[in-house]
Amino acid sequence: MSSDEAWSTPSNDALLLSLVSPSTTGVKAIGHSFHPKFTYSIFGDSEEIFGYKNLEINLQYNASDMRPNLSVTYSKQFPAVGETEATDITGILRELLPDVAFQKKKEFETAVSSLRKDWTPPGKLAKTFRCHGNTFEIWKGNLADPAVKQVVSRIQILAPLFIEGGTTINVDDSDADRWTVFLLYQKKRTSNDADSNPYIFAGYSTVYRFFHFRPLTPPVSPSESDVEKATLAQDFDLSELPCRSRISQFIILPLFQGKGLGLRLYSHIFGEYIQHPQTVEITVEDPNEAFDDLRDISDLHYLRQLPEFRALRINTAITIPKVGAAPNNIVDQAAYDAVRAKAKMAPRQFARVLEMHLMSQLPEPVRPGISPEKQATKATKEQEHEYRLWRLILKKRIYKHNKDALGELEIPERIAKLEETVSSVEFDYARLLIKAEEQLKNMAEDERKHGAAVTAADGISGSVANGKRKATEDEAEPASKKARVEDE
Ligand SMILES: CC(=O)SCCNC(=O)CCNC(=O)[C@H](O)C(C)(C)COP(=O)(O)OP(=O)(O)OC[C@H]1O[C@@H](n2cnc3c(N)ncnc32)[C@H](O)[C@@H]1OP(=O)(O)O
Repeated sequence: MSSDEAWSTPSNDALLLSLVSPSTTGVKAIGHSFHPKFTYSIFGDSEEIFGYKNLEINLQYNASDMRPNLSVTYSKQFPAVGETEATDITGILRELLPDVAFQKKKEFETAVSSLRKDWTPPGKLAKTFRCHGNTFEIWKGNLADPAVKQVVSRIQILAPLFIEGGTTINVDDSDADRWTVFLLYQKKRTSNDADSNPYIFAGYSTVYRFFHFRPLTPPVSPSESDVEKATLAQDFDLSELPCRSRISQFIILPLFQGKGLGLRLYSHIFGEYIQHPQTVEITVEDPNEAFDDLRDISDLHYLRQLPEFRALRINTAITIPKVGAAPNNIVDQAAYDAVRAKAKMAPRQFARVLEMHLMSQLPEPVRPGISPEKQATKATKEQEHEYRLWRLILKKRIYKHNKDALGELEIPERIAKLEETVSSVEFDYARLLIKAEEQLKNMAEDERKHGAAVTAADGISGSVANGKRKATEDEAEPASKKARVEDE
């Protein structure tokens, strides 16, 4: 072990987060504490902290108002030698935590125990639902609201700690009002613990409103930013302009993961923007694999509620030419565009979910699955034809998406690469379709065991009775993703 190593501690191990609530002796932990996934953006690429022995960095949060408290303990600190000195942990974390996090432990405990029992999260209650027998609430607010800003400045260190590439928002920006914040809380039954506040923070998401650029007629079109500047210079209420709403940060705390809460939060947010008249498109900023899955499944559940989506079919009357371009209109393009516009989905996301759905509708002998074994029943010619048409839709989109990269390959190599990618997307769809079914079963089981799944404050109901979620056409019950095969 080098002398540097003896003084180094992996920063992901050193940092420990926990939720606490008041107790007679100060504070007590709620559930288990948890380590961050990433600290490279805070402590450097090697995720090591130099200069301490037996280092512990405890970041405690009051579970309701998320007041943070940082404590750094160690048995020995490296004595500075020239420019080599122990990492300034507090100095580094001051960049990401509000001043209140650096108060003395006693002050923190006093503040936690004196928080009003009737304290409620900032913003407005948007939805109440039950999950695994517990009650959860989603609160919605705008970053321009000082109470929302306070919570965001306390919690947003979670973005770099749990999202790869996650960054914080400048809460003091002049465009703060473009951010909408969704806060997810578990609400305990107050009768069990009459002395403490019933809210326990479980996760959050931020959504940014972009001006929706509509290109002017060429050839004199100004740039997008010029159009935006010119538009905003006029006396408009920005919140009334058409926009793209982009989910930026999305986190469920480790204590609450794997219970379907991410799916429900995403689903609620999606439903809100489906009903938001100014939102033209709902997008997601750099989703990761886990979020991609959640989004794909959720979007699939949502779209399958729409009769016009279910009506989108493969036109099996189309013949496939031996040479030349693949046929257009394998799925009716006008109907396709209309459903996509209604669902406010970005083109690629909508295409993926439709492909997934159409794959699930293929006759069993030709329907791809996750097992490499051939189907027991031999496919008819018609069934083979339908499968080839489905594969063409997928192939065409993937080819278009990767035209430049594929264009660099020789033709036989290009064909092989395309086939390989299509097959791996098929596999991914089969995996997601199974997961989507499992999630419906989980939710139905939860509802059967614990009673009504959802009581909506916002009109988005979520009954999953009989394994099928009921939804009006304006409702959403979706799920999400990461780097996709065809994006390589
Ligand atoms: C835009 C962005 O911000 S991208 C970054 C996304 N955020 C992060 O990666 C931060 C860290 N991670 C997280 O916050 C969370 O893990 C998320 C947001 C990715 C997922 O949230 P969760 O609440 O855990 O999702 P959810 O519970 O709906 O699904 C997760 C798993 O639980 C399973 N599950 C869902 N409901 C149930 C249930 N009732 N019973 C049992 N299992 C369930 C799902 O099938 C899924 O399984 P998988 O792990 O095999 O994929």
